[in-house]
Amino acid sequence: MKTIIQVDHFRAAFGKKVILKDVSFTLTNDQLVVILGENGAGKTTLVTAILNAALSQEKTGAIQVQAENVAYVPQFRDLGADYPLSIRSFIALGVRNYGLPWLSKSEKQHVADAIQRFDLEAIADQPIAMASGGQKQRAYIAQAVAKQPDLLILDEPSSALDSEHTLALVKQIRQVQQEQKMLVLWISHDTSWVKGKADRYLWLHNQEVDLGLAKELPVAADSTHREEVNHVF
Ligand SMILES: Nc1ncnc2c1ncn2[C@@H]1O[C@H](COP(=O)(O)OP(=O)(O)OP(=O)(O)O)[C@@H](O)[C@H]1O
Repeated sequence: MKTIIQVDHFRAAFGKKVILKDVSFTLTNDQLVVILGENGAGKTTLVTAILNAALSQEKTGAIQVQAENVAYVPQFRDLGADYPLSIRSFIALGVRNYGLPWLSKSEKQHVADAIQRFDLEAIADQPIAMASGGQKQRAYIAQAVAKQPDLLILDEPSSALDSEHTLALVKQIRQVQQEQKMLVLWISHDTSWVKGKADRYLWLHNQEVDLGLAKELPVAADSTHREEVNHVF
């Protein structure tokens, strides 16, 4: 077990508006962690600070990230209809060793594994621009996973998926997380699967962060009990 993220008295504010006031927690490489919180709670702010810490390699900040390879899948984005790459080439972009115009044998294998893992084989050579919203989302995730990250951050990856496909995605991510011993941070508003399938929750509320076992998710953090979310889904 290896520590990937160590947060020690982190504070985030925009001007006078405090978003997170004194946050500390540690996360290791054997966890699927769901980040929960209402709109504006600070989920994106926290994830952005983690990404910046991972990139800066600064040793004295409130957030320390021990990950050589970080992959981030932002919220659903659409590619223009004229985006030229096939799904396979798009996924290969994630693993390309810059400097070499071709992929090594093992990189090709990582691309092929990701295509298979996320059920994209049948459409792998079609333009990604032609894929459905759910297929595109799986391709974005496959691209990130093919990089073989130590830390994978997913921002609402199931927003274009129905509940059946969400559960399939949870299972696929769970499997890759365990096989490759990575830390997965998954921002989600849908908590229906959290108790059964995640390891931990990070619940942002009242400018604080609660870290706990997913199976002990507090009722107040559980969107299936919140009217506003039931309304949306
Ligand atoms: N650049 C900025 N300048 C000022 N305020 C900001 C900025 N970015 C975010 N905020 C504010 O900080 C708060 C937290 O935003 P953040 O995007 O982190 O929340 P979130 O939990 O990710 O929300 P959502 O679920 O809606 O994506 C919000 O009130 C937002 O308006």
